This record gives sequence, structure tokens and C-alpha cells, in this order.
Amino acid sequence: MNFLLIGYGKMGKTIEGILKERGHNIVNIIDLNNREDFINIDPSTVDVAIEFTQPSSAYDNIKICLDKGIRVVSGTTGWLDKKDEIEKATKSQNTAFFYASNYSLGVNIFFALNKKLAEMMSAFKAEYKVAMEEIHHTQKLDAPSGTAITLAEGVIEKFDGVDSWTLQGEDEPKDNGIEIVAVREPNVPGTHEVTYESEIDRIDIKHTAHSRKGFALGAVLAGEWLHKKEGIFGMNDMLAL
Ligand SMILES: NC(=O)C1=CN([C@@H]2O[C@H](COP(=O)(O)OP(=O)(O)OC[C@H]3O[C@@H](n4cnc5c(N)ncnc54)[C@H](OP(=O)(O)O)[C@@H]3O)[C@@H](O)[C@H]2O)C=CC1
Ligand SMILES: O=C(O)C1=N[C@H](C(=O)O)C[C@H](O)C1
Repeated sequence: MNFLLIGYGKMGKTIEGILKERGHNIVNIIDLNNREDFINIDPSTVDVAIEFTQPSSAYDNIKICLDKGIRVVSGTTGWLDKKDEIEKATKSQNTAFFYASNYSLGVNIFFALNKKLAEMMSAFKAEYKVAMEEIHHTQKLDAPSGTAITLAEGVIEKFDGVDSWTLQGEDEPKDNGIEIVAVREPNVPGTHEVTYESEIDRIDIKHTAHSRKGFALGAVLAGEWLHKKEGIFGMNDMLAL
């Protein structure tokens, strides 16, 4: 397949390696220094664009692709207040958009486990207080992580005791809220832990990424899966979880 890669940082470089391993053609790699190539790209040469840049640029990058009718897989976090507009543009252009806050298979299993545990813990909401911690490398621009927000949304959906999330150090904690602690340490690809604590004991579930390979492989698999499709998709559409 013919892929356009947008963003050539830590994720872009890892995705490039996986695309090559899987025998794909990379039509172009767009970064800050060759935006002209992007604006002038011929959509007939691209099957799917994969976008991993930064919160402030994701919307524009995705919109440029969709307006040209190019299908997009995006993994950039921290811009989702504009996701509705992207979904409208996808529909009006009869093209396709795939988004996941985390493309790794392990994290998507962890998302399902998180919801199951939250459902079970609902019966014990008076005894247990739920909390969350995410740890990432020091270059990360957004907090909490997109993955932590997805996990918090899973808890809010399934655990009766909680109706919102707050970020420690930025927001006032709420009685019915889940507090997320965001820790930044050198070279950590991504660690997420959900904890239920009572006076008597503590239950923890945790996912630790050893590298970025799982995120990158998931994004390439999403791109392969999206080929020739129309609509708005996420990991639950691709994986039968
Ligand atoms: N969904 C998932 O599974 C995952 C999501 N992510 C998310 O993906 C994003 C990227 O992560 P990561 O690769 O680690 O970040 P990096 O900072 O390493 O890379 C981002 C790259 O995007 C480039 N860039 C910035 N603005 C533009 C623009 N307007 N057009 C094209 N390129 C641009 C940057 O260029 P320059 O260096 O010159 O600024 C940089 O090369 C983050 O939002 C992160 O949270 C990360 C891992 C997994
Ligand atoms: O910025 C990162 O590195 C990561 N970002 C994603 C997120 O915000 O959840 C996914 C992964 O945790 C790595």
C-alpha cells in the first residue's frame, strides 16, 4: 500500500520502520520543513496517511488530508475537543478517519479489563476509592495522557462512584471524581495504573509499554485495515474486543 507519513519524531520513525518491514511504499514523509510537499500532494498517490505530530498541529494535518479525500489514521493526543469537526469533514468528503488514544494491542486489552473491573467494583463503591497514575517521558506535551483519559472514561462509564476526572496539580480533586496523577520521567514509553484502595486492601491493574513498537505496529495495522473503507473508526472496530 501507499502510505503518507505525517510527523517524523519518535513515533514517525518507528512507524517508518514497520511500514518498510511490511513491504509498504512511503509516498512522502511530512515534517515541519516540507509543508509545501504536503499542501501539494496528489491524493491519487496515497492510500492512507498516518499522522503522529503534536496537539497543536493534529487538527490542521488531518483536515488537509480529509479535504483531499485522503483516509487518515491519527494517534496524536491532546486535540480531541475538535474531533467532532473532523468527523463531520470525514462524512462530507466520503472518506475515512481512524483514531485511537493508544494503538497497542496490550493497552486495548487493558481498556477492556479496566471496564470489567470498574463494573465489578461498583458494588463496593462505598469501600473503595479509585485513582490513576500515568508515567511518560519528559518530552510529552500533554497531560494527562490520551490513554489515561480513555481509562478514566471507562471507569466513569462503568463505576457508579465516579462521574468525572481531574488532573492532580491542576484541578481541585472532587468527591465523585477520579484523580489522575501524571508523572514525567526520562525515557518512559508509557505506563498506566488504575488503583482501587480501601482501608483494608488495594487492587492495582497496570500496563507497561517496553517500547513504542506496539503503538507503531497497531497504527500500521489500522492503516492496512482502513484501506478502501469509508467512515469513522477506532480500535474496537478493528479488534473484536
Ligand atoms: N495513539 C498512540 O498509540 C500514541 C500516540 N502518541 C502521540 O503521538 C504524538 C507524537 O508522539 P511522538 O512521535 O512521541 O512525538 P515527537 O515530538 O517525537 O514527534 C512529533 C513530530 O511531529 C513534528 N511536527 C510538529 N508539528 C508538525 C506539523 N505541523 N506538521 C508535521 N509535523 C509536525 C515534530 O517536528 P519537530 O521535531 O520539528 O517539532 C516531530 O518530528 C503525541 O501526541 C503522542 O502523545 C504517541 C505514542 C503512541
Ligand atoms: O506521548 C506518548 O509517548 C504517548 N502518548 C499516548 C497517550 O497520550 O496516551 C500513548 C502512549 O501512552 C504514549
